[in-house]
Amino acid sequence: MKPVYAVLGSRCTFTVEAARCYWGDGVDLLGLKSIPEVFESVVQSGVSGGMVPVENSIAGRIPETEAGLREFPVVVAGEICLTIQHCLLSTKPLAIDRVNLVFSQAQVFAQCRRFLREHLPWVTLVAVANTELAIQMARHAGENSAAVGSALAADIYGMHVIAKGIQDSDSNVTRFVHIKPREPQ
Ligand SMILES: O=C(O)C(=O)Cc1ccccc1
Repeated sequence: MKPVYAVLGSRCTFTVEAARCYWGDGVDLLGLKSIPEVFESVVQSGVSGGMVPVENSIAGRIPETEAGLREFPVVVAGEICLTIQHCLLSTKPLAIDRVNLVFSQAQVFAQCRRFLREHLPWVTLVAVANTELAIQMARHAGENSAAVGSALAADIYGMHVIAKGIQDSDSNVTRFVHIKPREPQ
C-alpha cells in the first residue's frame, strides 16, 4: 500500500502540484478543503504527513500555516518551492468587463493585486480556502463569475481562460512545507 499524505485541495491546487513534484506518483494524496484541516489530519488521522503552502515571494507568509505550525504538534520535514502563474478563469467565454464576482484563496488575491486594481476595480472579491474550491464556487455562482487559479485547474475543469500570468511579478515563488507529526519526547 502506498503512503498517504494530506494536502490542500483535491486535484489541481498549487499544493497538489507541489506535492506531486515532491513525492512523485508513489504516494496517495488525501485532498482536504483548508489548511487547518491538513494540520488536523496530520496529527489525528494516521496519514504519513502533509503539505501546505507557507510563504510567497510577493505576498509573504500564509497566516493559517503560521498558526498551524505554532499550534499543532508537527515538525517540518522538508520543503519545495514552485514558481506559480495565476489565471483568471470563467465557466464560459466571458469578456473581462463583464466579470463582477471573483473567487480565490485570500493570499492569491494579494499576489495579483495590481492586475485586479487595474483591470477589475469594480469586482467583488470572495476569499475561499483554496483555488480549486474557488473554481467550483465560480461554476455555481452565475455567468458573470470568475476564479483565480492554475492553468492545470483550467484544463481539468474545462474553464475558459480570460487572462493568464496575472500575478504582480513573473518570478512568483511559493514555498511549501512537508509536515509530519512530532515524535513524543
Ligand atoms: O489554493 C491553492 O491552490 C493553494 O495551493 C494555496 C496557495 C496559497 C497561496 C499561495 C500558493 C498556494
